[in-house]
Amino acid sequence: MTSWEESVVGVEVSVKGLTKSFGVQKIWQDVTLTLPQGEVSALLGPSGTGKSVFLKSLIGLLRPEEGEIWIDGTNIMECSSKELYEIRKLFGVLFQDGALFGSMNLYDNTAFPLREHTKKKESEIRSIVMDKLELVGLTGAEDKLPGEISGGMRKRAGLARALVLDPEIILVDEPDSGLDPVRTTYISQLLLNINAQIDATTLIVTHNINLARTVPDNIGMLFRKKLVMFGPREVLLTSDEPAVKQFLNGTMIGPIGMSEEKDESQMREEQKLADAGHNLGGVEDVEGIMPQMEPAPGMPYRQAVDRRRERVRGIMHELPDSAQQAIQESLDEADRQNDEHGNQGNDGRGDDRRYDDGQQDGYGNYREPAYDSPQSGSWR
Ligand SMILES: Nc1ncnc2c1ncn2[C@@H]1O[C@H](COP(=O)(O)OP(=O)(O)OP(=O)(O)O)[C@@H](O)[C@H]1O
Repeated sequence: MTSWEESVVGVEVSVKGLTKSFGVQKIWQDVTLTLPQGEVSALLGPSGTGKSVFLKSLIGLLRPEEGEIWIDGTNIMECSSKELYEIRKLFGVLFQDGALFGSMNLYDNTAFPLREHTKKKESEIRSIVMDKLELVGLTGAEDKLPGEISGGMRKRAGLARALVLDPEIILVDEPDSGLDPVRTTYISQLLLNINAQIDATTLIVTHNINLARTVPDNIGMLFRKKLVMFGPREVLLTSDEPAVKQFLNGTMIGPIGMSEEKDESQMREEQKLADAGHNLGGVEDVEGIMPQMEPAPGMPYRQAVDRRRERVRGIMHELPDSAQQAIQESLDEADRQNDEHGNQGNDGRGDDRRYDDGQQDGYGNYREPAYDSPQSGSWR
């Protein structure tokens, strides 16, 4: 049985009025958002705005002082430690550096949660571990120690380990940190492949603009201790909010400064410089919406796409005009494609949909050629 045949749709995560401080330092306040079931969401924000703190709060590693975090019918802000322990089993978490044990090889690192949390026999553990290592393109690298492999491989090993307990919620902290742009695109592709295969609710924390523009179904942004917005990707990508526009274009013009925010006089000075033709960096011309990446050829159809389409139709009227227009265009395009394929829209085609072509292995995973070691996995 392949991994996607075992999948169940991930649970919704609903956060209400969440506020977190460390001593007198307020990190963010009154954060309210819902991660829709099985969809991929991204949380953006300048450095230090508390994105990692938010992730850690969702799994109960940090405790906000106010608010609610509802997961599978339990408010983890109020539950017992036994309930929290059970809820945590729903999560697969990829920390920035993979958080691998340095003295264990990749096989034992990946097997660790199974040995710790289940009573599975070694033969069953072996089958799961090899399946997940294959999924992330690390077949052949099982005996390597974390110190012997690249940062990209460590991330993928961390991802394999995050998947062994069949999580319903996947949290990923800066999957792009330390990776070059090409490897970042590969890991983006991998995250969407995994979403297509196991349909888990996914939250990616990142400040990578390309990833944010092309991967998630929904995007939010933290700035000035608040959640500036959270919603379908079209809302943020068409937003006129100065901090959002500045962030997406990576320019120095705007309210985000070196240490998070600027005052009015500094902004006026910089605008004068820009008006005088001084290059303040960034890629100002990037506007609007790039197409979303799709799972690689051979992957199952991403069920989240249909669910999201229906959900977004229902909330269209609440969204800004520019977002409505962008969503309408993507809905029209989806309808057109469905017509072309025999009117097979949201009609429960189920898992038999596959993207065609591409080189596939036995699991339907798209494989890149290996560059260094023929047995060290497909890419790093
Ligand atoms: N355990 C802690 N105790 C005290 N302060 C903390 C703790 N964890 C984080 N902080 C502070 O919270 C703030 C937000 O940190 P966080 O790492 O969440 O930011 P971030 O948005 O993820 O940044 P980056 O994008 O640079 O990783 C920082 O000022 C940090 O120093």
